[in-house]
Amino acid sequence: MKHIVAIHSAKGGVGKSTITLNLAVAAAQAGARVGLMDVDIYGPSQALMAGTDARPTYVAEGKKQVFPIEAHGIKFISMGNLTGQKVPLIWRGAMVHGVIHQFCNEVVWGELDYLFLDMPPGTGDAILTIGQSISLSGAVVVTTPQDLSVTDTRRGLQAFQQLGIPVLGILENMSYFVCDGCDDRVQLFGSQGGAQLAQDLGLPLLGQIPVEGDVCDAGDAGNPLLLRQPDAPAAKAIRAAAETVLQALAEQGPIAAFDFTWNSDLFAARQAQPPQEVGGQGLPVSAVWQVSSDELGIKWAKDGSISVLPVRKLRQSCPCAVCVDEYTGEKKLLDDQVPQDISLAKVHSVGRYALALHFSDGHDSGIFRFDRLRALAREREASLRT
Ligand SMILES: Nc1ncnc2c1ncn2[C@@H]1O[C@H](COP(=O)(O)OP(=O)(O)OP(=O)(O)O)[C@@H](O)[C@H]1O
Repeated sequence: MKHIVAIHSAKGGVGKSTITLNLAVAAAQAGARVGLMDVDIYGPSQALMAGTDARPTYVAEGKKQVFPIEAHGIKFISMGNLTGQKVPLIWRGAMVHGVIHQFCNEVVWGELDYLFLDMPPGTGDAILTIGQSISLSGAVVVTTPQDLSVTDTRRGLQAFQQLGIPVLGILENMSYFVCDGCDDRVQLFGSQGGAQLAQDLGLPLLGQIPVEGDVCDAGDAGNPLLLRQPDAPAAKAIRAAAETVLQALAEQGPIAAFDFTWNSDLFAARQAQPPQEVGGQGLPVSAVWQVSSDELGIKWAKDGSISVLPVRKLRQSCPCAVCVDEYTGEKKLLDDQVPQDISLAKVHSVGRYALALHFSDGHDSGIFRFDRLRALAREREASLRT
């Protein structure tokens, strides 16, 4: 997959699913190979909006893998196609994690240029769960102009920033309604809230989508607006937003991905130099490797310097919500709780922004942003000097 883009809204009902589907259709119309993963498993609406209740078919009898459903030139998977659209779902965070894992690993997506994720609404958990499970190229954040939605959106944006996931821009939906008789713009849900937010945070405003009956009708008819009413003002605004998003992704280049399994055998000699480079594609590191049984090496792309980080120190510094209080920032994990002989099981990149470290004690929810790893390395170097 070249790019994975999360479409997120902090509040429910602001039009995130409608926008996700139509952005996906716009990308497919531009000739790209496109997938859509409906990870809004609390309220999966993509099956309904795409107008199909088809069930995914198994790759072969007895196999777990399934082919995604295909409609309107895109491949997609939604809980709506697995459980039926009318079944209400109450899932806990851990189950969300499991479903995401299955959607990623058991759906045979084939080669894709873009995978769009219809995210669950929310400001913290949803973003953390997905940001930690999937290598995102970036996020498109949908809001209405309403103050309430904008306030929540700010909190959601902070979560993206914390994880280091680039925000590609803000898309303001339901911005205004054009009066049939007089052509006046009526601002039904507040005025310019998304535009102001984009300006305050220095983010691109990807568009302002009007409220139109056609948008609603297309969703209910199971036929995306961009195909059903391509000349509707809302369709034109979404298409323009899609062009900006695809352009930003093209400038970024494809997601850089690497992983390796930790070798649990004791090393005869430390690997002070990286065995191979992983760099390029905008990654801030040019190599990440196992230095010894309990040390991780990182070579920084910018200056070629090398940092060696003890695995125990990394485990003690895990920034995940289990180890650090999300709200106060206070450390919940005590240093002494980390076993002396802790090592790693697996290391993999997350987008261009972080490493996911799977520790030998089974803890795997820590996403270590590269800037945080660099800060940890500097702290350690300073402490070794004194
Ligand atoms: N610009 C618009 N004009 C008119 N109706 C719209 C517009 N955008 C979305 N809608 C309608 O608003 C409703 C909610 O949209 P949608 O399901 O896309 O929102 P959502 O943010 O994904 O919601 P949820 O949080 O429930 O998943 C749908 O009926 C949709 O057709």
